[in-house]
Amino acid sequence: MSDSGVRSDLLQRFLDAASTGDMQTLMLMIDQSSDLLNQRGEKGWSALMLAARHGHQEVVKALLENGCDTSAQNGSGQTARDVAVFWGHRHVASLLSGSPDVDLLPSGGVQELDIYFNRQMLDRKSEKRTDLAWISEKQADPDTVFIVFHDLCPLVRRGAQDTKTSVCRLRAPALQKLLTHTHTLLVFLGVQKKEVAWFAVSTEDEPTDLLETLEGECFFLQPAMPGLLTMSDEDAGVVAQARSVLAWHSRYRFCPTCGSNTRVEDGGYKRTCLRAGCRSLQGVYNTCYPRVDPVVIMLVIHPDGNQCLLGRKKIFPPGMFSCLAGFIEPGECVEAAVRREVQEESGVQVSAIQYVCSQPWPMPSCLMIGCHCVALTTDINVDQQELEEARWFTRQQVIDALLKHKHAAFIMPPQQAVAHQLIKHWIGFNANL
Ligand SMILES: NC(=O)C1=CN([C@@H]2O[C@H](COP(=O)(O)OP(=O)(O)OC[C@H]3O[C@@H](n4cnc5c(N)ncnc54)[C@H](OP(=O)(O)O)[C@@H]3O)[C@@H](O)[C@H]2O)C=CC1
Ligand SMILES: [Mg+2]
Ligand SMILES: [Mg+2]
Ligand SMILES: [Mg+2]
Ligand SMILES: [Zn+2]
Repeated sequence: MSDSGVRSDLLQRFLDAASTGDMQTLMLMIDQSSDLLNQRGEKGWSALMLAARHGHQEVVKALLENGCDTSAQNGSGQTARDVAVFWGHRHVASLLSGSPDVDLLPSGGVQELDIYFNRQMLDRKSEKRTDLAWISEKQADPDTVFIVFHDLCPLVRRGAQDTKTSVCRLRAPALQKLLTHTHTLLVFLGVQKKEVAWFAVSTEDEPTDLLETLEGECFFLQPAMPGLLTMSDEDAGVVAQARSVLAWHSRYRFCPTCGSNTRVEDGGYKRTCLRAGCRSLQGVYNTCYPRVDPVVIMLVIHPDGNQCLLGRKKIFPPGMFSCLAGFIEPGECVEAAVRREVQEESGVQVSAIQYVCSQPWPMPSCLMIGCHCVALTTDINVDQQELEEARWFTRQQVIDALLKHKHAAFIMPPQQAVAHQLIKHWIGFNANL
């Protein structure tokens, strides 16, 4: 064998010893040839990175004592510490950062626009909602876009790639009949570039005449789930807004305070009681406005930093597990709701809580407040009313599920759900990994 062949064979044995945690071989080899310490193998991985990958604390300690370089990066730009953090080897990560405590919670939030339903394509122009002249001018404007809902489901057509649907953008002439019908409800959604106004139109009866006049295959996206998860990101944002307001109208026809009739105002953003003297006409009265129900949704991280708690409701598709979630109750802050819901549903107690991201969830009108939190206790006691099962899953099991491996231990929630993003963010999934 040539000199270089012997050297690369030696290096491979050295790297293998670091991967498998074979201290004896490793120490012997360092004694004989200390220049092996910082040499790199395939994809730029050093012995220190490999030991960190597999969580061999003793090996990492020995390599550090012998002067291994902690700043070196592999082909994906990760240091040994990054590798240890990614694979959840907290004790190794502490050794490598020189500080005793490595935070179990990932830093930073999920990028806002990456989340389905979050994109704000329109400027809502809320100041124009009370300007009746402006609103009616826009309704008559031939450029104005109308999106039609029936039974809270948007009218869509199948997109170019058959998997996606796109919301039908209609103009006033096509909607003459619908717009003059007394049962039709209109909500001003906002304006797009160049001041093109958008309205949602809700019709109680299926508009068969209208459907016949439209080109292509147009249909109401029913049932809402999973239909509403098939739209483009831009359409999803507008539909989230429109559907939640329309759902409120469909549930709050009469004054919740006195039961009288109401009048729709503010471009569809307010219902005012018609009975003079009703309490709802005085002071701050939130029954007049569309409701938003805050829900906490959280990924609970095991105290060992390497597992997370997921649960399944009976209605989930087979094999799917997701984050625990629950409605915030009156007089409760986000943190208290996270602690209470996790305790109620799984019996696990939670300490540190960190906000990550939020998502409007228009079924019918939730605001999902996504958090990561760290468990104090690990015994699971499932509330059978709410969940069928709750389990700790290891980081490796979560990675297998994210990569949709055939033998993955569970199926991830769809990527349009904020639960998916919370799980993915914990893993620190990026293009380099
Ligand atoms: N985007 C995402 O990733 C996810 C979204 N979600 C959404 O989060 C929402 C809440 O999660 P869920 O686990 O069901 O909540 P909870 O754990 O709080 O339990 C739901 C129960 O609370 C009751 N409830 C209904 N509405 C309210 C309310 N406004 N305030 C208080 N309690 C209420 C209901 O009881 P009853 O019906 O018996 O009266 C319901 O069965 C769901 O609507 C779901 O669609 C959930 C998980 C993932
Ligand atoms: Mg609950
Ligand atoms: Mg719940
Ligand atoms: Mg609850
Ligand atoms: Zn009233």
